[in-house]
Amino acid sequence: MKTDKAIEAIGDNHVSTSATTPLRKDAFILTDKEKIASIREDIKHIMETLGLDLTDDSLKGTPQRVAKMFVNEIFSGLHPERKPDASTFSNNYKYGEMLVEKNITLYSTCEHHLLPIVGRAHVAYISNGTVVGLSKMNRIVDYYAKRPQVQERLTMQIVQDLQIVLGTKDVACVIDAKHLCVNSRGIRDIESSTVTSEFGGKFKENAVRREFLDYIKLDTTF
Ligand SMILES: Nc1nc2c(ncn2[C@@H]2O[C@H](COP(=O)(O)OP(=O)(O)OP(=O)(O)O)[C@@H](O)[C@H]2O)c(=O)[nH]1
Ligand SMILES: [Zn+2]
Repeated sequence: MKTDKAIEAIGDNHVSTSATTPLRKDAFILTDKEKIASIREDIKHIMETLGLDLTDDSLKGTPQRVAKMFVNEIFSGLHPERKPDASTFSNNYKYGEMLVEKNITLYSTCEHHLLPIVGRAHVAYISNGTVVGLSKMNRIVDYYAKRPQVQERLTMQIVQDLQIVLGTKDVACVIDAKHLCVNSRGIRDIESSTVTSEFGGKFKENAVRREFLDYIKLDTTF
């Protein structure tokens, strides 16, 4: 994929918006294999600087494991080729009410500390003729979550993507998540979680927004 095209695609909105993940111009020059090899050396350097003996049986595979995990798993959503194919259907059954996909499991990574964000996303839309497969909403959440993120941007990216897929502004997302950078270090507040929301189109109307929030009744037991 040509670099410019790929950078455009990573915003996944075909135009760059305030919610586009900031990427370097040369973000796609290296192959995944080359990225893994390079990150492996960086992790090795960090561990050795910390004083760890990488000849130890348990530690010696860690740089390669971490590098693979970064590229293929927790940051795999940085590559537009990994974007899920969101198959749509026409709304033949003329369902005209809100559809809510709630309690979508969310694992992401805080871009300030590279620590986990763990929580739930709730996504809703009102069809204007197009319907998306249910699992595709979970997949879109997962794709954008697999990047270094701030929760605000993640919430907006999910909504903006689904607005394009569905051809309507009437899309909303609420995320309730725990940031381990807040829970496990720093202020070490294990109880607090962060709620973000983005309401597009009809979801800006009080009654519609209320209906969505009533369906999801924020459950904070994660
Ligand atoms: N707005 C926003 N802030 C976040 C998110 N994830 C982490 N943060 C915050 O980013 C901030 C970074 O602040 P800094 O002062 O640079 O970092 P720090 O010294 O490690 O701060 P403490 O976490 O307070 O110890 C912290 O307040 C984090 O809680 C997020 O998704 N959205
Ligand atoms: Zn953080």
